[in-house]
Amino acid sequence: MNHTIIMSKYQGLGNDYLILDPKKNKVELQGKKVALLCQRGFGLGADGVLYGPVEMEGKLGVRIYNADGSESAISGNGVRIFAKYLMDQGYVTEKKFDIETLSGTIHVECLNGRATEFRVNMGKASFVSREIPVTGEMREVINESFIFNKKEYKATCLTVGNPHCIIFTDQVSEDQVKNLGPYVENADEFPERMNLQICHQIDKGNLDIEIWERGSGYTKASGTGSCAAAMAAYKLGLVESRINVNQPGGMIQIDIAEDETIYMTGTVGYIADVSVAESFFS
Ligand SMILES: NC(CCC[C@H](N)C(=O)O)C(=O)O
Repeated sequence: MNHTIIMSKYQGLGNDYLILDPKKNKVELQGKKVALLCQRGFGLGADGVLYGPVEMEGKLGVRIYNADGSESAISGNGVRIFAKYLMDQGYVTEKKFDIETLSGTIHVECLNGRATEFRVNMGKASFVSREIPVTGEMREVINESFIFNKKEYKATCLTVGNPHCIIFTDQVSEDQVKNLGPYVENADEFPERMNLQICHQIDKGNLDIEIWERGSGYTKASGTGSCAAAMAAYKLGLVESRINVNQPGGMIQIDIAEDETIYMTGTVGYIADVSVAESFFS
């Protein structure tokens, strides 16, 4: 008999994830299968896969995969999406709850009755080279010169649980980030590869970004990318503590507390449940 696997598809401002729930499906997930599932021609098509709920530290956790099958410790849109999934499926009934990730415990709060808007405590950023990681002597990587594809850029690098490189420019475009992204992602200075945001400061409370994700390429939105761009701009004195981060899929609001804890607020949406042939996983 041909069994089917049910996966759910959700999006955070057009950054789309498939969810595979091991409590409902008896399949193991491996990187190669993730890459196939995420392919838009031969698979279902997505920017990544969320595998959960899984037990982590005795609590509800999620494992986060990029479209190429590599694993990321955290995803901002992924966490909001997974929070909605947990509520939609009745795994949690409270408005405030925690999700375990490889980057630690994430506190989320649902802001509305339809479970489409969440505020998430994303913790603190670090600009320290060894923590990001960026090669070379130990330092904070702020407004530093890098050569990408034979051209010099001033970049600020930081980790918000995953690594980000922020380049400020006069304007941002899809073409620009698509051309530069692969060079930054795979630069020798970044031993764990890199997410790239090119960023334009509009004023003290607004940024425009375009995103190239490590392991997934061009995406319409990024939660951690929004946190990283806002935090880099804050560190450089370009913005105040509430920042609207505008991106092709919409806007994510970032609030930076006095102790520099980052709060991300944004929407998510359910797209569909999809039935996938079990043979796809064999
Ligand atoms: N979509 C993301 C980030 C996903 C992980 C990233 N590609 C990485 O490998 O670090 C988000 O919304 O934060």
